[in-house]
Amino acid sequence: MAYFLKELPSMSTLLSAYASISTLAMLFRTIFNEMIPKPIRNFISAKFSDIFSNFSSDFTFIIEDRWHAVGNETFRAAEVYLPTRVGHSTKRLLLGNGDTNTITAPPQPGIPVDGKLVDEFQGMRLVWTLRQEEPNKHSHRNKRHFVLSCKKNDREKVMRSYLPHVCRTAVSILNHRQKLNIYTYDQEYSMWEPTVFKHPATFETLALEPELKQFIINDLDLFVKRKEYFQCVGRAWKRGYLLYGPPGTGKTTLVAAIANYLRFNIYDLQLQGVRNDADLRRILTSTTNRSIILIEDIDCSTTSTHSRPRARPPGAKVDNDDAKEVDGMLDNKNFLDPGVTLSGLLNFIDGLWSSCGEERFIIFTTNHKEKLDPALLRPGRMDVHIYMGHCTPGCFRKLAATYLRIKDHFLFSCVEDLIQRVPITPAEVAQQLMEGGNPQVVLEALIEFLNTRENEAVKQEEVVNEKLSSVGNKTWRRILGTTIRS
Ligand SMILES: Nc1ncnc2c1ncn2[C@@H]1O[C@H](COP(=O)(O)OP(=O)(O)OP(=O)(O)O)[C@@H](O)[C@H]1O
Repeated sequence: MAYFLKELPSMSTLLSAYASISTLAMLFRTIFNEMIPKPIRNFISAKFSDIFSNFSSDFTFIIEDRWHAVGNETFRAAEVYLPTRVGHSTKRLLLGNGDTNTITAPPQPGIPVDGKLVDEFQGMRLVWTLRQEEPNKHSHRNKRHFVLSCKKNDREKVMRSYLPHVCRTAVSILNHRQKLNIYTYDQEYSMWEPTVFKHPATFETLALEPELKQFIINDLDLFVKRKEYFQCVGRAWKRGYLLYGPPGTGKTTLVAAIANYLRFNIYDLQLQGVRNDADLRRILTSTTNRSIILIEDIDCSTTSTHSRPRARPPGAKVDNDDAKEVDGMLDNKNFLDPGVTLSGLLNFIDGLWSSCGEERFIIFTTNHKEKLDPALLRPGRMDVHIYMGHCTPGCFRKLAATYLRIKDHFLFSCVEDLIQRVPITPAEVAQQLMEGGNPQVVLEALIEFLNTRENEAVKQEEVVNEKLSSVGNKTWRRILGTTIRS
């Protein structure tokens, strides 16, 4: 024993050996990181991990957030499914509440970047980790992927049973989701930003002619049931609505009612901010299924979409200010982002790109249908055109039932009489009814409002007629009449 102890190196020898090995390791790491180019470093690391993985009994799946230029539905399913599998082994969790209306609501769990979550399924142990790559010069967005590890022997079972189970569960969660989201596109980070959508509008509160309301509800019901039908007839499972009519007639409210009815998220797209068609394609293909893509005020957006400036032959005469402006834009070398073209948009509605994604609604709203490009109105482009008009007696009764909680009143006939003569929007009627108080007082105020508007219209007509009578010539009278009235 004494001999053995004598043969052992002293403590100081051990320490100095350890220091030398550490220094060597640090030197080697510095040389490896600083002197060897990154591609070679990656190659060596990959080779090493290949060698070690041969000894490992694990198998790894990588599930990226994009798949063949569109959003990866398996990634999305995992995002929805995994927060429901948080267990004792979960060490870190993302928590948040995006509902600004209910800040006291319990926060919802999410999977943090680099967070690990263990799931069990039919005797298998599945380890999930969420990874994120920093943006680089090739991509401005934060690419994310899930790493899913299992035993090598379970690989087939994971593909055949586990991942379909993840997708099925996610679909069922999404179908019964309490909260809806409304997304806006963040150009800077090239991604859709969600916000909790809590619009109270429903078909119950919407003031529409009963036949029109029933037609829309039937159309929505039919659409969601007809997956096989769309497949049989060789069409993408999509539906396009064009809502048109004056401001304040409930177009946006109808979109909210549709989203609440179908439990679909809304993607609110501002076309003016989209740089070009390629950008539009990327934005639209990164929306998810079972959603509504909403483009409001399409008449304002299409100005930049189809009137793209064209090059004029050299020497051609420039004879108005608009043309000069266009030439200026063409001369400007920085004019690289000409905006979205109408054909780019139509390509997504019924062109080749329309088959990307399914169970989607595309809804356009406009105050001026007559300003839209005929290409957009051609039969088959937007499946349903819905006119949202001024308030009718039926709409008024619905609004009175919602805002005043009354089904009938002796003043109703007077209001209905006026409403048929004086154009007034449901928004204006709703504003009047919201004043609150005794229904009779509110209705009397509404009648006064309508009377005032009618008197103003009569006065305006008189002014027009007076101006016209002061002009002798018949043709001039007609021209002036149109201008003054409009
Ligand atoms: N048909 C309707 N039924 C119930 N409420 C309505 C209706 N139309 C308008 N309103 C009320 O008026 C407000 C404005 O309506 P909304 O924004 O939907 O009109 P819009 O047609 O989309 O207007 P714009 O063309 O200016 O966007 C809503 O908050 C809603 O309360």
